[in-house]
Amino acid sequence: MRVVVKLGGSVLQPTDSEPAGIQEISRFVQEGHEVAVVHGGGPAITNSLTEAGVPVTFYQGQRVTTPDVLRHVVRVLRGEVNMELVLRMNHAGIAAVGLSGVDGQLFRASRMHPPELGNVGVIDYVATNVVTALWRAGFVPVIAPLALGSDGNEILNCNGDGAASALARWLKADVLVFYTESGGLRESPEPSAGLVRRISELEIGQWIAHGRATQGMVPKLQAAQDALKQGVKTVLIGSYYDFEQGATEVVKG
Ligand SMILES: Nc1ncnc2c1ncn2[C@@H]1O[C@H](COP(=O)(O)OP(=O)(O)O)[C@@H](O)[C@H]1O
Ligand SMILES: CC(=O)N[C@@H](CCC(=O)OP(=O)(O)O)C(=O)O
Repeated sequence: MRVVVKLGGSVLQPTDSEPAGIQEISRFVQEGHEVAVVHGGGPAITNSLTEAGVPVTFYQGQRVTTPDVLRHVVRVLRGEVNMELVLRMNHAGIAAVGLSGVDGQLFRASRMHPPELGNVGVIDYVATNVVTALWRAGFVPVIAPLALGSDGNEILNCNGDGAASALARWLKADVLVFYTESGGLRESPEPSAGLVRRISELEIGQWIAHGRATQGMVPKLQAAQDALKQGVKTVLIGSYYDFEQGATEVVKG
């Protein structure tokens, strides 16, 4: 089975025990599945920008990425989050290799609209041979969501959920799992709202329009919808810390 895992932005928070997300990746690998990981890092990027006094702006869940912001994004995602995650995964016995979508030209992207978003990419090509070569050599790729722009000479910042979805689609993955701090889709953005066990991809537009899913949940649901539309069979949104509590399954039709 081919499994693409997205690890949410809170992956670097210190925990007493191995987070459920890492344990699940270990289990997938031990069971002989082909596993690729895409990570986020939004909160760490925001901290870095705030410390430097650079304004933080989002538009529909996407970070407005000026050249100044991009420098922080690249350093934090590739140099800090990716490195730390690879360290943790190797410590947990997973043969993880870190890269970004720029390495081997894994992700090719065009600039997302509107132009005010700056260096934000929407992935339109995935060089799957980069991932399959690592799989053949026994490694688990751990990928920072940066892409090469269509002119081949600029780096674009991509939302991690969208990058995981593009990877799953191009790899024809069987399963796409988003592990997130929010623990899944809740009935409303309120932290106390109950977990939704199942949502149809056809309901997603209405959920977003009615404000039942906001902020980072918007690109996540859109990424889930795109994956289902393009052949990924199973899409789950679960808790990075506690998988026992159950997950949200996003289903077709
Ligand atoms: N209906 C909802 N259910 C769960 N989370 C929601 C919902 N609507 C908005 N959110 C927000 O979405 C965020 C999760 O998305 P995101 O920040 O991208 O997570 P991650 O980085 O863990 O992938 C949470 O911070 C939560 O406040
Ligand atoms: C364009 C865009 O918004 N890129 C994201 C990339 C990181 C990410 O997606 O992190 P999470 O998974 O933690 O949200 C950002 O700059 O925050």
